[in-house]
Amino acid sequence: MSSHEESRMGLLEGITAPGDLDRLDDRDLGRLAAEIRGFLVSAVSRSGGHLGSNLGAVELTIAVHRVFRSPADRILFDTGHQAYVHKLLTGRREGFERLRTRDGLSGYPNRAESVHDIIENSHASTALSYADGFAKAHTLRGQHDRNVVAIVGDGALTGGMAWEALNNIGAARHRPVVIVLNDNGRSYCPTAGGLARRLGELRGRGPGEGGETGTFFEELGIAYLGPVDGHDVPAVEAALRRAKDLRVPVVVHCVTVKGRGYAPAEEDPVERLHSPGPFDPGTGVQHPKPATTWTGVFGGTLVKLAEQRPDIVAVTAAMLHPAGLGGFAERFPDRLYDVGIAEQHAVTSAAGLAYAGFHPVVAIYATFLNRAFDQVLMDVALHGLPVTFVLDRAGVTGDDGPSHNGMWDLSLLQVVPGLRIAAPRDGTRLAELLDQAVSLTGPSVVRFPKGPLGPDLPAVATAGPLDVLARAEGEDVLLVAFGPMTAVCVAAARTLRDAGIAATVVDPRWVAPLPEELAELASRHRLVAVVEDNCRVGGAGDGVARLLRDHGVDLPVRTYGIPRRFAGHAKRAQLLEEFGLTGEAVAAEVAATLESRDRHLVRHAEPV
Ligand SMILES: Cc1ncc(C[n+]2csc(CCOP(=O)(O)OP(=O)(O)O)c2C)c(N)n1
Ligand SMILES: CC(=O)[C@@H](O)[C@H](O)COP(=O)(O)O
Ligand SMILES: [Mg+2]
Repeated sequence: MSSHEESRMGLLEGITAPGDLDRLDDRDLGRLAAEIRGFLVSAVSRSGGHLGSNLGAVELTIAVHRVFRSPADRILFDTGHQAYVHKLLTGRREGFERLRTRDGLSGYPNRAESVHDIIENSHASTALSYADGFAKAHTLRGQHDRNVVAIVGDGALTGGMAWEALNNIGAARHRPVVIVLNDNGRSYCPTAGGLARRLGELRGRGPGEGGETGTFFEELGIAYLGPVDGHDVPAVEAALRRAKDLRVPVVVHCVTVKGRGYAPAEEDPVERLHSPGPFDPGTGVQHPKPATTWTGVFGGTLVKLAEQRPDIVAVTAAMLHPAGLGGFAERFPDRLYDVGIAEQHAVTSAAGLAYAGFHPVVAIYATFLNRAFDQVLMDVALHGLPVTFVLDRAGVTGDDGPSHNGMWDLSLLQVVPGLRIAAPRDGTRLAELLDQAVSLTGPSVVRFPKGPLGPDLPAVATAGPLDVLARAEGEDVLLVAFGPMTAVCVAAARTLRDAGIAATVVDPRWVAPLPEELAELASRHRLVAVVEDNCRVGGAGDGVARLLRDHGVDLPVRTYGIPRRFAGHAKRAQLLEEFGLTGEAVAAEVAATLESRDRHLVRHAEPV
């Protein structure tokens, strides 16, 4: 294709593989970067997604793909939320029509999409460890012509795992790894801590002044190049070529601007449009968000509790606003700790605070607590410390794909001795259970899902500590509902009643310990069906089955929950439907189970 033809159709349309970048000159590269920005703003305005981070990574991604030869050279994106430009340069432009939709383009690197995508877990701070492993493998195999390139943000660099990797990478000068540090000074908010301060000082130096001057990278045995203007493709390219030629572990420090080139992102004082929902591309104004969210009720309640309780402090791992702590930070700035992307440290630091007489509330996405399981077990629970973990995004999240569903916490946490776990069904219960959790003298969890809150679901009766949400004449099935699945159970009970099946719906509020009264209530039914938004394996359903066994209640227990597999990205409602977590699907399953049980019993009753 001639360059004239390209200019008419746009340069981006002519890029179907990284090799297509080779024929572009410096002026073309500037134009290409501008086209990419326009494309990203338009695509993300329709679907929502990670905007600010990608706008900041345009030039450095182009430069990486011009200097290195993917996929023989391994290009690894830490976290992966900033890989949209990489997707565009590796032939996936058309996929952006269906970004983050079911069967459409994933919002992260995805091996099923492209040979250029290597790692895809989207939990931060892992790329340097992968890079270390790839470098070791290349060395063992004598593949000295292959390069390993890890692109890591200044936020991801605050994770402990990144430093464990640097410690290893720096110790082996004969194993080259190119670390592209994409330093925009921010995670969501400005990146927290001494590392961020030190990077800020390095940023302040003139280009190239960093080398041979004893940066902390060099002290670990890793060469340092920079700082480089991360929006100047030729400058980044030159630094990368130098890094490649050094054949040692090296950091290329690229200074970038989150949201670069799109005023509403650059000027967003809160998060530089890190991950907006759909928005007006002209103004950057997001389409109205739901008035009341689970996160919002948590944040508002915590502020009220903290007004009465000076011992309450809050901890976030680099997710102040998304975890609902913005109001707390404004009201009690001295009682709020942003520890960086450091969930393990967040938990044990909270343990220290609790030991010293405070009641920390660690607000964290359910999926990210997975990392800190040992810290919850040993550092908090073994010491019996009063720390409350507030797990937002528990259950099905959807758009962010398999790594973001909060589907493991109940399976992991039910084994922790002394840990009490609450699953509120609505806003009123969230406020009540949070209040109870922060009043406990031992560790606790309050978990709730992503998104808008439905209307409150008042109990029609109580059975001791149990809330009964629906009761019918006769007692065929007990539907045990946890958290947001209560609304599903109430709908299922209605459908069952229309089919002549009597269903009781009960919300135990606490997943652990389960109120013992549940065993007695269950014993008056023919079937127990547990509905939860956790993995079916080891989740609340297994807890209920254990309770009944321990109380000698011999009843069939069915669990409806998230299957044990990595489900693709889709809307939350689509996934709930796929998993059978709707009123209709639960009712159909329960009716079928009762029917097959009745048939089975009749067969056994027939004379042989
Ligand atoms: C273990 C873990 N904790 C939290 C997050 C949520 N998270 C996603 S991106 C991000 C900020 C990343 O900052 P940085 O690496 O500097 O990238 P930037 O968006 O600034 O380019 C955070 C906290 C995550 N993905 N993984
Ligand atoms: C990359 C990452 O982990 C976060 O940015 C995440 O995508 C945010 O999810 P929410 O949009 O649910 O806050
Ligand atoms: Mg950053």
